Amino acid sequence: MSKLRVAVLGAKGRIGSEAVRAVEAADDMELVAALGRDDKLETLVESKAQVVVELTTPASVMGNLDFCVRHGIHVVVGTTGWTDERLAQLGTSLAASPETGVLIAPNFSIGAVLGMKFAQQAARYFESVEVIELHHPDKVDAPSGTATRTAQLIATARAEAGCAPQPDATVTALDGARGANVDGVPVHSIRLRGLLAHQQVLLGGEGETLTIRHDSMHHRSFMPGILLGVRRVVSAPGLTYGLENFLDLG
Ligand SMILES: NC(=O)C1=CN([C@@H]2O[C@H](COP(=O)(O)OP(=O)(O)OC[C@H]3O[C@@H](n4cnc5c(N)ncnc54)[C@H](O)[C@@H]3O)[C@@H](O)[C@H]2O)C=CC1
Ligand SMILES: O=C(O)C1=N[C@H](C(=O)O)C[C@H](O)C1
Repeated sequence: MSKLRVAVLGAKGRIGSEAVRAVEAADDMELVAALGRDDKLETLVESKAQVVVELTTPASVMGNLDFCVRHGIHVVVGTTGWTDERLAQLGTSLAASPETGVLIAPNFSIGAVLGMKFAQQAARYFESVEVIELHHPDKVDAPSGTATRTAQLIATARAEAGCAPQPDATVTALDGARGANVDGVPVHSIRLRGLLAHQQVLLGGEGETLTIRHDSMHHRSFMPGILLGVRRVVSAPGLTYGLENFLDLG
C-alpha cells in the first residue's frame, strides 16, 4: 500500500517539530515537506503533498489554508484563532474545491476531547459553569482554542436544554475579573511558566460541584490525534470541526 504523502507547516515550532517526528515514525506516512515561516508554499505542490498538517499561528493559518484548498491538498489544522468569520471564509474556499477535506481540531489530545465531551454532557445539569484554561506563557492567543470551543459546546447544550442564565450577582468588578464571556460562559486564562496545556471546567449546583480537568504534560499527547486526523481527512471532504468526529464516542 502506498504511503500518505504528508507535509508539516510550522515545522520548527513547539508542536510542529513534534509532528515532524510523529509523521516520520508512522509506517503508513511519508514526510515530503517540513516548512517554516520563510519557505515557499509552492513546495507543497512540488512535493506532491496529499495532506498538510497546519501548526503555525492565527496570523498565518488563513493564507496557508487558502493555498492548500485551492490546490486540492487536504489539511489537518491545529492552529487556533477560529471565529465565525474565518469559518465562513473557509467555507467559501471549500465550496470551490468540494473534494478537499479540512479538519480543524481545537485540541488533538484524546483526553482533552473527552473532557470537552463530558463538559458538554454535564452542562445542562448544573446552575453554574465556568472554564479555566492554563497554558505556557509563550502562547500568543487567549482564551485558548480549546476553552473557546468548550464554552461554545457548553452554551449550546444549555440553550438546547432551556437552562436559565447563570446566577452572578457581580455589580462592580475590575476589567477582566470575571474572565472573557464566551456565549455566556466565563472563561479565565492563566499563563504560567512550567505549564503546557491544561483545562478545568467547573460546574456548580445546590450543595455540590463537579470539576472536569485535563492536563497535557508533553506535546506527544497531541500526536495520536494528529495522525488519526491525517488518516481520516483524506476521505472526509468539506469541513470537519473537532477530532471527536473521527472518534467513536457514541
Ligand atoms: N490543536 C491542538 O491540539 C494544538 C494546537 N496548538 C496550536 O498550534 C499553533 C502553534 O503552536 P506552537 O507550536 O506552540 O507555536 P510556535 O510559535 O512554537 O510555532 C509556530 C511556528 O509556525 C511558524 N510559522 C509562522 N507563520 C508561518 C507560515 N506562514 N508558514 C510556516 N510556518 C509559519 C513559526 O515560525 C513557528 O516556528 C498555535 O495556534 C497553538 O495554539 C498547539 C498545541 C496543540
Ligand atoms: O498553544 C498551545 O500550546 C495549545 N493550543 C491549543 C489551544 O489553544 O487550545 C491546544 C492546546 O491547548 C495547546
